[in-house]
Amino acid sequence: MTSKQIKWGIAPIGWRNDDMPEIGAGNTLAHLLSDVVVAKFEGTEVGGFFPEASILNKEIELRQLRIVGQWFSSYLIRDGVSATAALFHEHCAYLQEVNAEVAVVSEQTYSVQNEERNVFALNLKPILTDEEWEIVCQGVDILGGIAKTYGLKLAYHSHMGTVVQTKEEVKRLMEGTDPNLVGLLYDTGHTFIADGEYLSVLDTHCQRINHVHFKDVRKDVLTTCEQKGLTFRQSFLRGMFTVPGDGCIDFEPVFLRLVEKGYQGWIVVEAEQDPEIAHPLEYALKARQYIDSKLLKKSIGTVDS
Ligand SMILES: O=C1C[C@@H](O)[C@H](O)[C@@H](O)C1=O
Ligand SMILES: [Co+2]
Repeated sequence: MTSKQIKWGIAPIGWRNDDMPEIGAGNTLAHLLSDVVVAKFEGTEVGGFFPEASILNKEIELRQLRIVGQWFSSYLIRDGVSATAALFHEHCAYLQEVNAEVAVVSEQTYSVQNEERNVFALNLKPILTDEEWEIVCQGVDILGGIAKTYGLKLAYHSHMGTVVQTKEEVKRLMEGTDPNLVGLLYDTGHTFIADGEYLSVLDTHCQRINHVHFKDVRKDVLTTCEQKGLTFRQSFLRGMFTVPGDGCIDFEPVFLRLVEKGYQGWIVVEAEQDPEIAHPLEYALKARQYIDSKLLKKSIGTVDS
């Protein structure tokens, strides 16, 4: 058992947010990447504001960083498999050029993630029919096959406000897809908010987890957002999410389980907050401090043997 197979990254979402490009718009690529270095992370994911591959490669090589992967919104139900696959080829070609490892996929048909809708009401969340489940599972398998041809692994991201959100929906997607083509992106924040079952989801699907997002949740803010029936955007702007160690999720058992199960890959800190309120570098350093003192230090001797 060792934690040495794990690489640590931090996502641009604390600096600039693709769901709300207007916030943090003044934060440049150079600023973000240099902050990533200062906070001693090894890599980052691609944000919507990132430049063409040759320019990005120059910037990351100068700082000896790695590009981990990038989010892809699939619309398999709305647009069909062929149209989605064509866009996904372009997505993967870019990721291959920047030497990334992971293509993150999330089905966004019917998603209320970016809409003016209560994201917490389970009775209002989008639900797929049996026929639609077939389309999504088969489509994600096809995308997984495409990712493979570019040397990438596909990691499916369950997400609040989407058709794959709850523990049961994650299970159905995992059971309906090919383990050789499709893995699970385990995002602690989304898994916690979906139904609190973040440890059982980890235990059930540990063999399928091929990418991890460490996102913490401020319980008091979450409770207010739930009570007020806020949208996803309103909730993260209020500070529902934060970096690991700053909220209510217990990352020690999460990390220990990942190491014990032999997880190899990236853990990316991903905390969307308003950068005007939560200084991105300050929070990146906070995350680093927590990882070093609570996760890595404690795991030495327990798992690194
Ligand atoms: O991985 C993610 C990417 C974002 O675009 C998304 O909204 C966020 O919540 C997330 O977990
Ligand atoms: Co995530």
